[in-house]
Amino acid sequence: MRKLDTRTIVVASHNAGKIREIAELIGPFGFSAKSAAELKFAEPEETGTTFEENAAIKALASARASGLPALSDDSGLVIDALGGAPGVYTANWAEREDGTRDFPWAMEKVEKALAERGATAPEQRSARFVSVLCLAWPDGHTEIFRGEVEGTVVWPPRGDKGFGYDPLFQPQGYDKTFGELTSEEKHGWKPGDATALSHRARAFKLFVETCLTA
Ligand SMILES: O=c1nc[nH]c2c1ncn2[C@H]1C[C@H](O)[C@@H](COP(=O)(O)OP(=O)(O)OP(=O)(O)O)O1
Ligand SMILES: [Mg+2]
Repeated sequence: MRKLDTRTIVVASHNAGKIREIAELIGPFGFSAKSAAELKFAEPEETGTTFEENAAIKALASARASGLPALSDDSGLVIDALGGAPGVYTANWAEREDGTRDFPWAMEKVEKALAERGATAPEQRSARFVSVLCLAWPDGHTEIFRGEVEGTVVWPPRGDKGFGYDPLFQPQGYDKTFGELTSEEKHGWKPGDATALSHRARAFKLFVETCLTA
């Protein structure tokens, strides 16, 4: 287990919504964090079959390109009635032929797949959001943290906060979707808190406890 011994890191992502959330989570720790998007790093091909593999590919690419520690996030929506799909292919499900992302269309695809399987009742629509964070150093060392949050796929999508599939996902115990929660509510965590809500905040809390706390 390696501690982070610098306050300058790269956020190894090209997704604006994720970059904003990671910036919010890391803000109180006084980091200077530039994203791979800002640094104009090429997006590495995500050839892994697990969140862990893809997170490591992205973090190692940014760490080697920058010479700095890099923190990546590989995430997705895992739906039980779809045998775990879209899972590691959650971003691919939103990709149009021209390479642009269309989330309203992706959410309709998810709904069609659930309807085809007759999964209309909430108890047939259980799902979890998964986030795997990887902190990688230029020498190839990696630390991996996984966070998950259980919930239900709703239809129609609700809320215009957040990003991606947020309007489709209602976390267990809440009557709002991630799209209806503020980002503070979605994280459900600040430094010192014993619990977190979102998959990303749960993984981030482990990262803090492992790599930032003395
Ligand atoms: O909290 C979330 N709220 C809504 N949607 C989310 C969330 N977390 C992941 N997602 C979706 C977005 C993307 O379609 C896929 C992750 O794909 P993933 O490859 O990890 O990210 P990405 O390609 O968007 O950015 P990048 O790889 O540059 O970090 O899951
Ligand atoms: Mg990606």
